[in-house]
Amino acid sequence: MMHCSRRGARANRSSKSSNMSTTLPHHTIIPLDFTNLILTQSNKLPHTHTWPHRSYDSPDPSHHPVPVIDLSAPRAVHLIRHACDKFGAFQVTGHGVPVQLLKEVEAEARRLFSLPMGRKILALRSPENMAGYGTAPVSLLCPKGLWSEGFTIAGSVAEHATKLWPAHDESSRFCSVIGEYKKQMELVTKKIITLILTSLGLTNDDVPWMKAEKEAVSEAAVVQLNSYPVCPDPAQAMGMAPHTDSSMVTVLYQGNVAGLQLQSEKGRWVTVPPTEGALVVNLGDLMHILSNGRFRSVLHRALVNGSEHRISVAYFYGSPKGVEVKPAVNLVGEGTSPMYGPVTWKDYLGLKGRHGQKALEMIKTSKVHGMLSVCKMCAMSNVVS
Ligand SMILES: C=C1C[C@]23C[C@@]1(O)CC[C@H]2[C@@]12CCC[C@@](C)(C(=O)O1)[C@H]2[C@@H]3C(=O)O
Ligand SMILES: O=C(O)CCC(=O)C(=O)O
Ligand SMILES: [Fe+2]
Repeated sequence: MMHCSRRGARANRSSKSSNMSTTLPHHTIIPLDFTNLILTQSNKLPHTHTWPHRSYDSPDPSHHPVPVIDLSAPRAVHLIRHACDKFGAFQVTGHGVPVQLLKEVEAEARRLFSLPMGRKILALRSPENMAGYGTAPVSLLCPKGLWSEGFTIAGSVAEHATKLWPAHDESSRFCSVIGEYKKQMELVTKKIITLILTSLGLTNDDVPWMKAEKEAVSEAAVVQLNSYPVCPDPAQAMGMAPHTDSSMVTVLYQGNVAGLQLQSEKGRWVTVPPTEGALVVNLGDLMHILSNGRFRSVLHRALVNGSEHRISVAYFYGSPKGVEVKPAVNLVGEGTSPMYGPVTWKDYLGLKGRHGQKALEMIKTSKVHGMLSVCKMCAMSNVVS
């Protein structure tokens, strides 16, 4: 597997807008300007975006496919427990989110990413704020650039939309589609978390913040639009670098273009095939913590292809503002201590942003004394506003 390591943040990777690097803070990450990309030699990616050839990690075709589970099936809890133990992921049908809405969100994402770079940059993510346009933050810890663009929606959708589309009719369409999507995803995500808790022998009473105030709950979620443009040399590009999500669960719509791969227990990549109307559920690091290490947060990545522009839409459900996630008391064996210390989503995101895949290890109770001073040093709360 390719491990991402810390590398200096690049101010600007855009081939068309080199003067921006002087006006933008050096740590701001701007994707390639894919709509205006001119490749110097035929099919050769810029060296900043050329990853080592992936011939050594071809997918494992013999691996069992990630299960597709009908949420309304009587055996759903049993099937979910098995999927969480084995894969840390599954696909769901019978989720109640209208397929038409999923298609509309995809169409809105395509409309957004096809805007000229000059417009998208107006909604650029700032270093103090996770929301807005840019390369996925995981890129900061990678040796090479990603073949993708992202838009993170946190807080007011209208604020983002009016930066992108000053004309009211153009921004209001985005607002109403994303607004409805957030409502639907909140419902389905809560249903999924409840089923996962049940599969662990827990109830919502074991996780009191599941019943938190409506406002606090909406702050617990972030929508991420991902765009993976057609790539002239897909074997040497990386759409989304290997990572685990920081969330409790992530619910992902991947349209009908393949690209998502999960890492199996044996360390082989397994493709999650697009399934009409299905949503992919990934367990994130907070669920691993809550389950006291029983359910793994799955390592995954996204590849790109040479013929189709892929869009995915991820709904990250973390935990409400100020809530500390910790191993459920009922899952900690008598006389033993919990595997992880309590952490808020905000602090965990900060830790993850700085230390990548080492973040989980850092909050292990066996490590926590040594790490406290490190956490203070890295002022971990300044990633999320
Ligand atoms: C809430 C968040 C989760 C996320 C970091 C972020 O602040 C906003 C974007 C999310 C995302 C999407 C792509 C993969 C990922 C690792 C990244 O770089 O940005 C996730 C982050 C995460 O789960 O930690
Ligand atoms: O595009 C995909 O399939 C994966 C996206 C992803 O992993 C993410 O947004 O966290
Ligand atoms: Fe992810």
